[in-house]
Amino acid sequence: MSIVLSCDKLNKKYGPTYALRDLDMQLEENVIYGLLGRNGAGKTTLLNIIAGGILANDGSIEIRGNKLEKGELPEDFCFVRENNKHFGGARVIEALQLAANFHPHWDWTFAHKLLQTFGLDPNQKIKQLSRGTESLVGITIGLASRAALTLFDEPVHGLDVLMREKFYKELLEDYANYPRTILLSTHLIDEIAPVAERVYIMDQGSLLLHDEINRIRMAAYLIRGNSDAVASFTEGKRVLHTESYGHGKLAAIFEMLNEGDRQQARQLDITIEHLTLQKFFSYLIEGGH
Ligand SMILES: Nc1ncnc2c1ncn2[C@@H]1O[C@H](COP(=O)(O)OP(=O)(O)OP(=O)(O)O)[C@@H](O)[C@H]1O
Repeated sequence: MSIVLSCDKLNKKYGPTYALRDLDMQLEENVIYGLLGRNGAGKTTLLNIIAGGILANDGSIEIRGNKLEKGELPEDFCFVRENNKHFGGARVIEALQLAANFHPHWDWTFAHKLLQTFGLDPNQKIKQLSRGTESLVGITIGLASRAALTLFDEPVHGLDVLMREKFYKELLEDYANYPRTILLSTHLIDEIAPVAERVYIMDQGSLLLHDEINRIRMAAYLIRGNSDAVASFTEGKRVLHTESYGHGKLAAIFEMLNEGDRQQARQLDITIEHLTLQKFFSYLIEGGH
């Protein structure tokens, strides 16, 4: 697998606050990634730095092994921002025409199909659109560009459930026919799970975890039992969270369990349940760095 984008030790400070701290990220060719983090985690800052909108204080970015110089934009790249204010007074169709000029793999047939699917009026002015409908313009551009590297910043922000589902469906169908590298930033891990293959989870500007969604599902557990038994079972394992109740204790762990572990759990009268991704995400972030 070849690496499309590589960020090495990116730092960005606003006054004394680090928006990004020694952040490393590598995106492989033809993979859909989720970039997860709470509000203020640094997701937009990271995407803006990759897109050349702001400069990092330190660190470097490589596109297919070539260092991205200051002010240089990655080739065959599309960045869908959180809002489309930069389109000023343009109509939907004008924004699409502008985008089509920049993207060598732009597909007008697909773009028109998306306008229909999302119920967008091509002649409407973008600044007159509701928050959600405005997001759909960005989504249409991001999908129809078919760029080799596409970054979506909070694409479903402001969208109702129906439109979110339509977006994910269009994305997956098109990706199946035209594989490319796509990164979606969000704080909704459960929602991104059916779409993304891998996730980067960040908090306070730093990376907490990078893993495959399926591996997280397989390794995120809630352990329940007698306090001593839970303490003995979790020894040497990655514990994200613990809670006591009466004589009992529960622990959220992130660990692949083997048959030996399950046998030990039976002997200690411990129950093991899978943790939801949202709970895993919360415990991981609460547990901090
Ligand atoms: N222009 C700026 N000036 C000062 N501080 C900023 C600026 N932009 C971002 N920050 C700070 O940097 C940190 C990261 O912000 P960023 O917008 O990148 O987070 P985010 O993960 O995208 O959040 P959200 O999910 O709320 O959009 C925050 O603490 C934010 O207050």
